[in-house]
Amino acid sequence: MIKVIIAGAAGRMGRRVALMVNRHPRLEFAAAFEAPGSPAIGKDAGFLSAGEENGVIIGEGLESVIDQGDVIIDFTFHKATMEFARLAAQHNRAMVIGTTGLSAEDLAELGGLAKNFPCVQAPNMSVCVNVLFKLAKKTAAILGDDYDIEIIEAHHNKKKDAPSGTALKLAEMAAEGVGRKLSEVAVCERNGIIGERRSEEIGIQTIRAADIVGEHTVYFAGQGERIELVHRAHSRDHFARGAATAAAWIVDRENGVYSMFDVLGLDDL
Ligand SMILES: NC(=O)C1=CN([C@@H]2O[C@H](COP(=O)(O)OP(=O)(O)OC[C@H]3O[C@@H](n4cnc5c(N)ncnc54)[C@H](OP(=O)(O)O)[C@@H]3O)[C@@H](O)[C@H]2O)C=CC1
Ligand SMILES: O=C(O)C1=N[C@H](C(=O)O)C[C@H](O)C1
Repeated sequence: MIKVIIAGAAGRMGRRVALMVNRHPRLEFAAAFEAPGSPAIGKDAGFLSAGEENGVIIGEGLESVIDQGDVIIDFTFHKATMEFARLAAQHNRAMVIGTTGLSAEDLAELGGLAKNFPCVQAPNMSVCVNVLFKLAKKTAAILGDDYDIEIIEAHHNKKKDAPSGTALKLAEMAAEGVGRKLSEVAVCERNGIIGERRSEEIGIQTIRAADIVGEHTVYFAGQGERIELVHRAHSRDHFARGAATAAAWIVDRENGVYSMFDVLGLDDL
């Protein structure tokens, strides 16, 4: 069995990941941890996630549990994720990184660290969203420059980063489809007398409200008609299931950073 360490085990995603790891035939939920000082430390992770104790007691920081597992599943916060990646590189542990909000510098550092450990990093672990990424690129490529591309994302009011990692990836895929560089055309805020929309812009708008799990819409708007590609998450379980699949997949890989396209075999589409 592959032994899994869950980072941020008391969080919204950490609790669902615990359930999906338990249901996976090749994975064993071996250890869990939260940040030093967290009130969750010392609690039973099984009780937190499913109301039933499983004997996995939440540890204080990754170093306290890193010897207990083969792969770390991380849905926490970008700064913490980078600390875990440095430790994973030192201890040669595999990682699955679902945390969003990683900067370009973080991703560059991760690329270097991953010479010493294998890692899946993806802003969205859902099968449907990964198919949507491909559809966004293909639709953009087919429709070309005459269609305005706009993305709207909606999430719960506890989310810390904006726009969502998924919205940014959708924008990147659409930009690739029409041969633009996202950093040159992304517009994440509009306010005031901003003038007419430049045709090459890719707009990304953010909604934060109550308990919305996650919704993404990509508009391709032409004169008199439009296509909308929409994904709505009904629960967090499909993200967590994807993370468990990625954990079972990554342990046998060469060192390096992989995506969910690699895990799901979507790379050639
Ligand atoms: N790739 C994907 O498919 C998905 C990605 N996400 C991303 O996952 C991340 C987490 O989301 P969510 O579960 O909603 O957030 P939560 O805040 O509910 O959970 C994060 C958990 O990590 C803990 N944490 C923070 N810092 C550390 C640390 N240094 N060491 C250990 N634990 C730490 C938090 O503790 P505390 O509360 O004390 O800070 C919290 O328990 C976000 O970046 C989100 O965008 C979410 C869903 C799907
Ligand atoms: O914070 C969340 O909840 C989610 N974050 C991810 C993102 O930023 O794209 C994925 C999902 O939409 C839920």
